[in-house]
Amino acid sequence: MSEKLWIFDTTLRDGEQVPGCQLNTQEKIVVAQALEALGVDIIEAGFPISSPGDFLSVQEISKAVSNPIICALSRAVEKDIEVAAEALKYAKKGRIHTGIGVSPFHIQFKLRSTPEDIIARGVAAVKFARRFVEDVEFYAEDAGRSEPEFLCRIIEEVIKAGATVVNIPDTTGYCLPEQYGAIIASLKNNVPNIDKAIIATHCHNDLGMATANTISGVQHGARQVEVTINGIGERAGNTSMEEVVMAIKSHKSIPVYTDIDTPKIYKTSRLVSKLMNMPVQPNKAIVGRNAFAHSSGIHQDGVLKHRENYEIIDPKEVGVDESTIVLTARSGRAALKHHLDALGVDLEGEELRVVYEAFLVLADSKRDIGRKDLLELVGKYMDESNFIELENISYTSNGEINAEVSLKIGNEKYSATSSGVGPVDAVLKSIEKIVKPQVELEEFLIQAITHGSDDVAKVHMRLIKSDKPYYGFASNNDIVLASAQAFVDALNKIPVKEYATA
Ligand SMILES: CC(=O)SCCNC(=O)CCNC(=O)[C@H](O)C(C)(C)COP(=O)(O)OP(=O)(O)OC[C@H]1O[C@@H](n2cnc3c(N)ncnc32)[C@H](O)[C@@H]1OP(=O)(O)O
Ligand SMILES: CC(C)C(=O)C(=O)O
Ligand SMILES: [Mg+2]
Repeated sequence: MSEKLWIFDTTLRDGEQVPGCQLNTQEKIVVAQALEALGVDIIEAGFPISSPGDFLSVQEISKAVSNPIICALSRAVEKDIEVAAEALKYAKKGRIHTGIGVSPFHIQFKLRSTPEDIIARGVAAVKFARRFVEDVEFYAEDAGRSEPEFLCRIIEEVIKAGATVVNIPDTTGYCLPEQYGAIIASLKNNVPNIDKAIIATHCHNDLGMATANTISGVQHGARQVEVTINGIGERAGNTSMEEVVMAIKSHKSIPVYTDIDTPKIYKTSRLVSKLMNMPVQPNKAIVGRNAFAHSSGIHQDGVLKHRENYEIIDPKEVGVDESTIVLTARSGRAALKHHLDALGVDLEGEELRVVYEAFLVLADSKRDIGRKDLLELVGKYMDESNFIELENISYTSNGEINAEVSLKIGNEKYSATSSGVGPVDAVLKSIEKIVKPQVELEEFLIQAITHGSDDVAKVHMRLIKSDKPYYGFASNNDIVLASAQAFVDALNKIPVKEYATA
């Protein structure tokens, strides 16, 4: 029978430890509420002793969120635990997460202590935490590199002391899946009171094995997984929630279920990415921009014949509208025909072959083939009365940043000025003043392609209009110009009738 797997999200604690990802209290509340809506069971909201700001965040999240358990981290130090308990005062269900390093490295070189002292400190910390809350989780830091017998001993003792959850972190991301699974199995088999606590996994991704290790842990008896959205976290990151949840959903042989509302995954991923200024890599499993994009002919043909030929997950299951067929010089006729059909152009046989050959020549010289290109290839011309061309941009920065943009729409010329928090913001606002597209800019990624100050910037944008995504791409040495071009590129992909409904 399938058992419940508890989803413990540590985006706001381990995830937030990443340089540049720090959030203010209001932003943390927004993320916590999104995690609650997603169906997360436990939210690790912060490490209250670490700063007044983190204390306040744990306190405010405790007030703002009601369903999930709110967890606060501490060291095996009384003051840390007291402050964690104080921060959790308003939580409907509060948990203190305390613990200590258990590997020979940590015991000898970090804590400069002895194994016996570490057990005593772990036990004392759990007992002390139990004075404040019923729910106490113990972490055996660096358990992945610990000695199995010592790990079993300390886990047995902290459960006796009142730990309700025992967390077995692979803190340094060292383990192989078999090794990590064996650690969990050894606890199940050798710790006499193990049934009195839930075993948790907490895996890091230093060797790219965090998800595999977590799944192995679950297969060997762990019933809580500690994860982050988009896999963010110290160094190479933590186990990514979306990967574990979808692996479990995809493999019925793993005897657990989660309460995650999977169609909310994509939106939550983008919210975290945006607030934490942490782009999602395009090829990231489940939530990367290319996770459901097919760009080579054989795959495109396969997907168009039957989606499951090349997709193990229906994109809608994770909140992605649909898979995309991207036209490139590696595309075949099936993909080209698919795009032409969408434009109302029905070509078969010889006619399709001739257009395909012309398409390949164009695709070899151009990265992104748009509607206008396709119509030109088949000798039709788009109604250009609504086609937007970027004529000129300029901006000044004298304390305040102001931009001026000139556009040509059909045969008419327009210009507008706007101020903004930066030149890109000011330029996009000027374009919006003219076009009034009423779109949501959901994703905006600028990447440097080479190195140095003469870099080419590559801009990718995802706009949402009437619940549908429209993508814009551009590359240029000038970041501001590339951003404006990508915005206009995406706007040109929105059908005119969508503007009419605005
Ligand atoms: C694996 C993890 O992700 S653990 C969580 C990591 N997150 C953070 O560290 C963010 C929050 N941390 C902080 O704000 C600070 O490090 C604080 C407030 C916790 C401590 O600050 P400081 O008192 O200045 O200590 P500092 O950071 O320099 O060193 C850590 C101390 O804690 C000790 N320590 C580390 N882990 C533990 C533990 N689990 N239990 C008890 N003591 C511990 C170290 O041995 C060291 O003590 P020492 O100075 O006596 O050698
Ligand atoms: C504090 C613990 C749970 C941790 O983050 C780790 O060991 O990686
Ligand atoms: Mg960690």
